[in-house]
Amino acid sequence: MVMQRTFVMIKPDGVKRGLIGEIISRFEKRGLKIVSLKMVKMSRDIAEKLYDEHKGKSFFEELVNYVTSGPVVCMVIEGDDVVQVIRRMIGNTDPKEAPPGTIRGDYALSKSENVIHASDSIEKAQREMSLFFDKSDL
Ligand SMILES: Nc1ncnc2c1ncn2[C@@H]1O[C@H](COP(=O)(O)OP(=O)(O)OP(=O)(O)O)[C@@H](O)[C@H]1O
Repeated sequence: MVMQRTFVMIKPDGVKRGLIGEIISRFEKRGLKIVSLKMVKMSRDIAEKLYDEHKGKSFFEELVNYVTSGPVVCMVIEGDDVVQVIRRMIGNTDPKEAPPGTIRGDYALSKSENVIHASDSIEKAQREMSLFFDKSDL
């Protein structure tokens, strides 16, 4: 048993398309615990920090514009081996490769607008959580 916490964000397309309840419900039904939750309109500054690793890539500007285009729903989720469990529940970045039954496999419409983000390591989870939540929320 390896209890972990991860950071998950429903992206603007997921919020606009009314998928918040469906997505949170999948995590709850899987027995994962929602530790903290909030809807925010992200600033460009935070978006650039969140996607720091993609700075300089061709899609960086498009990515920052997209994640700041409307509200997102941020959450911290706890569970056994939760970083890997949630990455598997989300599916591949490109919805063409995401298996049916995964969140992106079922709902994502394109590689850039792909409904949801989740941290891919414990270290990233810590960093991303701290961009959106105060210590006292966690
Ligand atoms: N080739 C691309 N064209 C357009 N957008 C892209 C492309 N590759 C990645 N993105 C966007 O950047 C995000 C981050 O890319 P990354 O490779 O880290 O994928 P990911 O880890 O599956 O996604 P996320 O970090 O959002 O969970 C993707 O979710 C997508 O929104």
